[in-house]
Amino acid sequence: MSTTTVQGTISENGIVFPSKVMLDLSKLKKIYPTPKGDYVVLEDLDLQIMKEEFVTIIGHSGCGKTTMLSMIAGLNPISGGNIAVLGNPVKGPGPDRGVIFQSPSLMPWMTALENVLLGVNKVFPHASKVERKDIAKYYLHKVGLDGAFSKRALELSQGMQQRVGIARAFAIKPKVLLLDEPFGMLDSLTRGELQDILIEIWNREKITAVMITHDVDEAIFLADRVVMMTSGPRAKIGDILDIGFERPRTRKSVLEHDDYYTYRKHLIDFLEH
Ligand SMILES: Nc1ncnc2c1ncn2[C@@H]1O[C@H](COP(=O)(O)OP(=O)(O)OP(=O)(O)O)[C@@H](O)[C@H]1O
Repeated sequence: MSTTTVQGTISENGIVFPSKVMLDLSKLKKIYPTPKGDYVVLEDLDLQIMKEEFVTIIGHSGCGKTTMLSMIAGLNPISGGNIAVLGNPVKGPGPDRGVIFQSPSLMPWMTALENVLLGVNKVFPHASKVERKDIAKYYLHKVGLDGAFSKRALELSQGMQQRVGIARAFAIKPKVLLLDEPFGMLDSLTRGELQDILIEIWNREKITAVMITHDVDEAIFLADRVVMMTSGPRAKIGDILDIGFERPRTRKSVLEHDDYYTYRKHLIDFLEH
């Protein structure tokens, strides 16, 4: 017999095994005050996300996905319940959580390298200047921006800016990566390219990732589990689908897998009811 704690599992003989839970949302609640009275967006939302897990979140527009993600990021106060990273309650933003938004909001007059360095300098103040530059350059290389280190953000296309956004988030080496529809504004070709880049870096680093998407195929391709949120008000987790495809995966292997259309149908059925 064993009992579980937030930080770990205590076995019968008292040995504590490290918990596999990275992110723990319990009885989460969010109320927005409005001129017409309180609007309860989320209520009793429970979700545990494991270390090295990639979870995608889908749900109807306005159900509260961004609200949930922004609370995990510490950018939006919690009205009730708890959010913990490795057992530590979230009290505000922190370097343990990296965020990639739909629009990467870079400093337009700074170069790609300077934009990535902004975060790196903050998170690794004791590393040498050369080391910090190496980290920033490594991730810019990983997102395919070797030739654009010294290009100013305003000179970059939207897809290239989002590549910088991805490099910036990974470069601070967070424990959890939070992605809010990062490819929502991109054309489908660029979207596919960036999905491949994201998953390639993720395969190597296995940072726990939580990503909101409206795209069912993207949700399946990237995730270990797809979490479905009910429609608001008082949204919560409606259903969770385990994606059994082996990693690393290719788009082709996913599309050709017998289970692909079963997964797809499950998600579409949920969204249509
Ligand atoms: N600051 C705010 N004050 C009042 N209501 C808000 C506020 N922010 C969001 N809302 C409302 O809360 C609900 C959830 O918004 P949220 O952006 O979290 O949904 P979402 O699921 O991310 O939507 P989408 O898929 O369209 O991005 C919506 O009805 C929205 O209008």
